[in-house]
Amino acid sequence: MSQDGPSHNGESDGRQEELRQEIDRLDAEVQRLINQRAARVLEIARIKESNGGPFYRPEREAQILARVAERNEGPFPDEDMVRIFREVMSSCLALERRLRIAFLGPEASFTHTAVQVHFGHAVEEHPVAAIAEVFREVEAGTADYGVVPVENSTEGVVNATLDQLMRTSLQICGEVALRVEHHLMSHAGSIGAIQRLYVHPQTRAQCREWLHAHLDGVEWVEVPSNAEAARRASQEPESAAVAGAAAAELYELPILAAGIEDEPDNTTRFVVVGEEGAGVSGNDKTSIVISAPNRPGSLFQVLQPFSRAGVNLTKIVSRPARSSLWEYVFFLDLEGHREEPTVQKALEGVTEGGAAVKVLGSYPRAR
Ligand SMILES: O=C(O)C(=O)C[C@]1(C(=O)O)C=C[C@@H](O)C=C1
Repeated sequence: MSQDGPSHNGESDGRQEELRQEIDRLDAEVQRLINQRAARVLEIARIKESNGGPFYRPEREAQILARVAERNEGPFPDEDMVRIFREVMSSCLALERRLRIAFLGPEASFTHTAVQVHFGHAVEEHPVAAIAEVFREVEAGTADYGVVPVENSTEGVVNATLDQLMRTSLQICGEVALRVEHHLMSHAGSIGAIQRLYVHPQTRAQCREWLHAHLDGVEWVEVPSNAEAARRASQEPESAAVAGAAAAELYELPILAAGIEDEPDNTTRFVVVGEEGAGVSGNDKTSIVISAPNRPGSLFQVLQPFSRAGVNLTKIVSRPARSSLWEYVFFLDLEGHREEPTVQKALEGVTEGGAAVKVLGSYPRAR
């Protein structure tokens, strides 16, 4: 029997009506409170306007979302509650100023999803075709912030992003960690009917085993993005694409096989870059790049100050320095904020040892 349909049980009908009236009252109350919140945010905006301060405050947003999850008692799930507050803050910030976010497109790329997870939906989304272009847009002031991928748990670092970070004066002010799920999508109706597969080379590498086991005999065509793979497959019923759920939705492609990545927790990390860094949130990371003299014991000397200061390193990656052949630079991520004394002490130790340090930014840890 339909929930709204007639019922022969008068008692439960009465209770249902009572509950709905209560829900209506609660909804009105929630709505009133959201507007009260927005009015406070508008007052903050006036203060910021007179101080010329940045409108977007990543450290404050991170603290608010952490508290939302911490105090949540259910039955509403933590993750969903965080998502709702994420959107409330996104719309509140848009009342102050609507941010323009440049990101590695096209629409429905994983970076696009990272933008929405980090900033919510009340921003102006600006997809561009290359990582270097994201940095250029923010440097030129035609976008307020930029979002780019920096590493994947299966495929390693994204060199184009590291090269830009080495060069730019922009600061990393946030990070997003996204579980990347790849799906096989097509109008073909069944895997056996697929004749052509559109796939991005990195995606192909992340789904290598599954693709070889199931689609070895078909024609494989490399494309520059997952979204482009989906767009092409949507126009050819005998073709398929490997892409994420956002691309399947955008191009209305049925998913024939879900979660076909080889690593069960395939994750991509993205960074948010802007003119200004983030303040201390209390749960931060700092990214730096170090260029050390090319001599024995150099890396040891670079790392020792972190251990002495009790600063935990979460990542170290080496890259050839572009300035000279066989010279290397090291990208490090560490726990803590650049304004915290332990981190400052460690960084001083590194420079005293003769290495050059560039702080790429301190920012709240991804949720
Ligand atoms: O606290 C502020 O500075 C605000 O502008 C308010 C608010 C919010 O909605 O809570 C909005 C945007 C900022 O990025 C951080 C927080």
